[in-house]
Amino acid sequence: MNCVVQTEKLDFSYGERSILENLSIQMKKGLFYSIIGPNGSGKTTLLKLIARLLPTEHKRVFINGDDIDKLKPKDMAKRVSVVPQITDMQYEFSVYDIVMMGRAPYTSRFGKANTVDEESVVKAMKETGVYAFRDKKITQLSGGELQRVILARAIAQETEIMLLDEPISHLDIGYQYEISELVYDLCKTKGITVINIVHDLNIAMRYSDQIFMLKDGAIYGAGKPEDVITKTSIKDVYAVDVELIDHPTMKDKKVVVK
Ligand SMILES: Nc1ncnc2c1ncn2[C@@H]1O[C@H](COP(=O)(O)OP(=O)(O)OP(=O)(O)O)[C@@H](O)[C@H]1O
Repeated sequence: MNCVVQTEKLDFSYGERSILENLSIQMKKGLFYSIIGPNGSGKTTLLKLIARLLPTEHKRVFINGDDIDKLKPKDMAKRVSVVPQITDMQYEFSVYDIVMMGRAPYTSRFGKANTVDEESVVKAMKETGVYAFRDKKITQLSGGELQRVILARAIAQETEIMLLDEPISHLDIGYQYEISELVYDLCKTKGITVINIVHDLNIAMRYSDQIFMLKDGAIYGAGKPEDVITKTSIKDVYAVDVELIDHPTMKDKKVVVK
């Protein structure tokens, strides 16, 4: 099958507590996938399993048909970049150093960055609007600035798959749309497969080719945004009454809480 990312009857437990059960999903090249679902429904756990940040059994997660358990760390890093949820980063690295870390899979262990690496880093910093503070320490950045730096690092990594865990949660409304637009554009112009966890349903509606809606560690719905985000699904999954309203000039519907 022509899948870039595939999970096959994926289970995961934290100790005795089952988080994901029997999850089989398939994702195709160059599409933008959003993962939505309430707090605690297993979105981050799923993303971490695909990124190999949590252990799986053999033959549960595949990238281009290869069992990720069998891939060397560098191979994995050339294929998959991750924009994790922002946690405190207390390291005294500069913005430039952090973005350059995205080039690690392409340099030898003690190797120096070459011109290609430097160009890639500068381009990623400019795309995400962090070039102006490239020499600042990351401990001196706001949450939103740091979030864009981490995105720049993933862009500089130049992978075919990008996994993002709420990349816009700390951003102001301007950057929320700008960064969503940028990631969507990377997906469309470079054929990158994007898997993006997002809470804002209107953003998910606008910037997704396909959506997976999780409820209690299982897929509640999968498909096109307008087929997955409905009054009924939002009520069932989030226990919230919403209306889906046609916008006078935009083609995607808007979710409004009643
Ligand atoms: N390290 C851990 N140890 C034990 N339980 C965990 C751990 N990490 C997450 N969990 C639990 O697993 C469940 C799923 O968590 P996960 O982070 O995957 O959910 P999520 O859908 O991403 O939630 P949110 O929207 O709040 O980020 C939650 O109930 C959470 O408390």
